[in-house]
Amino acid sequence: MKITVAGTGYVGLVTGVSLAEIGHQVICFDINEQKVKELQAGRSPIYEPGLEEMLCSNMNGKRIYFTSNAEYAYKEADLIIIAVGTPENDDGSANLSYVRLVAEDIAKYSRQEEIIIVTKSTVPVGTNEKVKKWVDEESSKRFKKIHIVSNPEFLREGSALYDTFNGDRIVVGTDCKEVAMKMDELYGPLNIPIIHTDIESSEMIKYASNAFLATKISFINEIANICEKVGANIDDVSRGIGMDQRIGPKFLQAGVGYGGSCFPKDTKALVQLAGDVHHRFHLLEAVINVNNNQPLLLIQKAREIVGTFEHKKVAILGIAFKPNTDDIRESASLVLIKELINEGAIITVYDPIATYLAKQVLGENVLYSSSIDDAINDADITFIATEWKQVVNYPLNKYVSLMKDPIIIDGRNCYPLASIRKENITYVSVGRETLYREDKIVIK
Ligand SMILES: NC(=O)C1=CN([C@@H]2O[C@H](COP(=O)(O)OP(=O)(O)OC[C@H]3O[C@@H](n4cnc5c(N)ncnc54)[C@H](O)[C@@H]3O)[C@@H](O)[C@H]2O)C=CC1
Ligand SMILES: O=C(O)[C@H]1O[C@H](OP(=O)(O)OP(=O)(O)OC[C@H]2O[C@@H](n3ccc(=O)[nH]c3=O)[C@H](O)[C@@H]2O)[C@H](O)[C@@H](O)[C@@H]1O
Repeated sequence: MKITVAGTGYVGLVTGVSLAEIGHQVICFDINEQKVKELQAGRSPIYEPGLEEMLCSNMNGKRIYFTSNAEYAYKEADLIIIAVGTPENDDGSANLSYVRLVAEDIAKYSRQEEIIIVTKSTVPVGTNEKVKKWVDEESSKRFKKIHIVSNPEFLREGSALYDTFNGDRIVVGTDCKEVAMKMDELYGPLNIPIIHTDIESSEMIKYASNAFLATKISFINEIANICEKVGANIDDVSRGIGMDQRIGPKFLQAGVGYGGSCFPKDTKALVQLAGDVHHRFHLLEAVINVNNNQPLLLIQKAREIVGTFEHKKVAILGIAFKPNTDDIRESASLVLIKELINEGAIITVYDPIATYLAKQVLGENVLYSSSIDDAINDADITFIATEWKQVVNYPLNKYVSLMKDPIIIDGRNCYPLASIRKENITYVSVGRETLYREDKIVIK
């Protein structure tokens, strides 16, 4: 099988490299020439543990090639995997313009009579049929057969390779038995259960999965918000409910809210998709609202302690939307920073790997620091937005010795309350008791 992957973002690159790793011959195509040049030189444009090593070993084994030449990419491909971005439109719906461009390129450059087009990008129900129509129309109905397959991706950033080789399931939605068998062949060496569905159900599985996970997070955040008011501890509550196997322990970590390139956009796209068929998705709307409000609640709690942020020195630990990635898209940290800047704070940010991307977004509105020591030095308040191991393992007594006033607003519950109690720190977290310094000094 001659395989071409369109798009070398997270999903395209990890898909291409993993297919090469299990023995397939893969061409990866991207319209971004700079990215392709980096990849041709064996450098991964995304930070993902183990990816660059696997990339290089498969390049050396000549199982994977990178190109920005569409004709070369599509001319002889039997199976084309679409892995381009589907960002959100202003109204929250999914923008399919990149997917459409791939369809146009396939129509223009493929010399095959029969092709299989597999969509890995997260797309609304009905998109695969649209792709088929676009290719058919743009090629003046030249193909004898255009097969379409919905094959959503479930990898997480930061553990994308692990997830690809250890996934819970692979979802394949197609209306053709032979094509389903070809997909089984494609993924067989991964030894992961494959579930076959119709195309629409497969498309829906992706949105429903992300919406359910986002719901779990907003649910536990709401429980945490109530815990604070009734004197319960969210760590114990999460553990207690997570031990029920019907609920499960994962995605019950309360905090500053979910971010990233997918949950925010996919929840909005599903609300929009439901609206298109005249169904108001009240539950998911509430999930989104709770998430939008979560960083603001932290700011409010900090405001109650410091009075005003005007001219206060604020350290922000973590910009990435979660640890082990340099992705800052829709990060809760950016929401905190924007709000604090509006309120006149002087901000210094620290992130072990995302600083270079943060500079592109935040420019000179904040100061940058390459160590936690520097970031919190002489600060009035520290906000923790990402639970990097550097932050989790940071000695608490350093906040006391370095900060002007040791006030920590921890949006990720990094430290056990018992450890904080041993230090003279004012500590606000999510869903847990607020601890005050012995002298209870409140800066006004
Ligand atoms: N990032 C993630 O963790 C996951 C993403 N997804 C979904 O997968 C899709 C891709 O996501 P990412 O990889 O994060 O996107 P990305 O935005 O990081 O990368 C997309 C790539 O596609 C390229 N591209 C755009 N138009 C193209 C075209 N016509 N032909 C070839 N290349 C083109 C861009 O230059 C870019 O390199 C999205 O629909 C996303 O929702 C699904 C699961 C996980
Ligand atoms: O469609 C996608 O792009 C992907 O979206 C998520 O993956 P990802 O965005 O990489 O990251 P997650 O680990 O799911 O975390 C998302 C956000 O939720 C937050 N989160 C997660 C878990 C939790 O208990 N609490 C919590 O606040 C994280 O801090 C992060 O901001 C899904 O987990 C993947 O299965 C999916 O493929």
